[in-house]
Amino acid sequence: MAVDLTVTTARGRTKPASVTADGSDALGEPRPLPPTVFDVSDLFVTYGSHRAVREVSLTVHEREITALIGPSGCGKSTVLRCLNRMNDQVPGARVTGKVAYYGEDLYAPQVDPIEVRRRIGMVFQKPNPFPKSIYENVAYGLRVEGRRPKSELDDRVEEALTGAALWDEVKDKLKESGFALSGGQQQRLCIARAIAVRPEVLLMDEPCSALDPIATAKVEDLMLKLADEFTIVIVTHNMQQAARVSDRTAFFTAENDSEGVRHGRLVEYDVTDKIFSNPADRRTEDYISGRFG
Ligand SMILES: Nc1ncnc2c1ncn2[C@@H]1O[C@H](COP(=O)(O)OP(=O)(O)OP(=O)(O)O)[C@@H](O)[C@H]1O
Repeated sequence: MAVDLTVTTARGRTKPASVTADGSDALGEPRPLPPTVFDVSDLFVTYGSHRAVREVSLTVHEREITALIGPSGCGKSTVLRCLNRMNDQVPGARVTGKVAYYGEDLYAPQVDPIEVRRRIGMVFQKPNPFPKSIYENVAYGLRVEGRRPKSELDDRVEEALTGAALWDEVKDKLKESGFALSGGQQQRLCIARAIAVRPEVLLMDEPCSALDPIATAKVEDLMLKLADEFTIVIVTHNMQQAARVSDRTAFFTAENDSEGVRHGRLVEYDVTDKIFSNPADRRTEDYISGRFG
């Protein structure tokens, strides 16, 4: 008899029962992991002579939300930027180790970083609409891809704004400036802009840190919805947010090495329920219980 293993999780998202704390499914059977999207191994990042983060190894799985948490300066954003080669654009940044994307080396010489960033989109901390209309903000990446009939462009803009849970609020003012929207709406506009080109992955660097609690709740709901379609990796300072939305959580910290040089490193990576209920490392426990950081 076929058994439906789809459950609604504590985070309210309907998905395969992949991420219970012990890795079992709804019936307590071990289950296969969703496909691996990123396989990061032994990642080191330096900025000039500054070692930002070292020895990071983790895997990100398809259509899951993976949260990167930890105190300021431990390298969360640095690691996030390695996942779509944004660090290529940071002067002095040097990345070593391996980042495989669906098994392919993301840093191989033949890989086009522009194509990487099309497939792996990024949403930033501060909403950053372009000084253009709402419509043109969303259409921007589509226009860069090449000419399309107006009707197709209209459809794709509507699809992206609907996907970003913003269509109903803006459908009658698409020609108005993106700056005329509230902060939370601007962030959803930036999410619409990112998803308009139909990426496979969304990287989000503290996407709610500039938003009030109501706008934050809307963006969190949106993330849960988007995770039905996209793989999401989010950097957040907000531990409740990581606990609410993510399937897996990576805890980073910054500490001195044997030479007294401070750098970030990954302490623990596991399913979110486990990180927040029964972490393996004392440093994780101290951080999530608020004793440190
Ligand atoms: N462009 C840069 N040039 C030089 N050093 C940098 C650069 N970006 C980050 N760093 C350094 O790398 C280390 C990690 O920074 P990163 O921003 O990745 O940490 P983070 O955990 O995301 O911090 P926060 O939570 O404060 O955003 C820090 O010591 C930081 O000062």
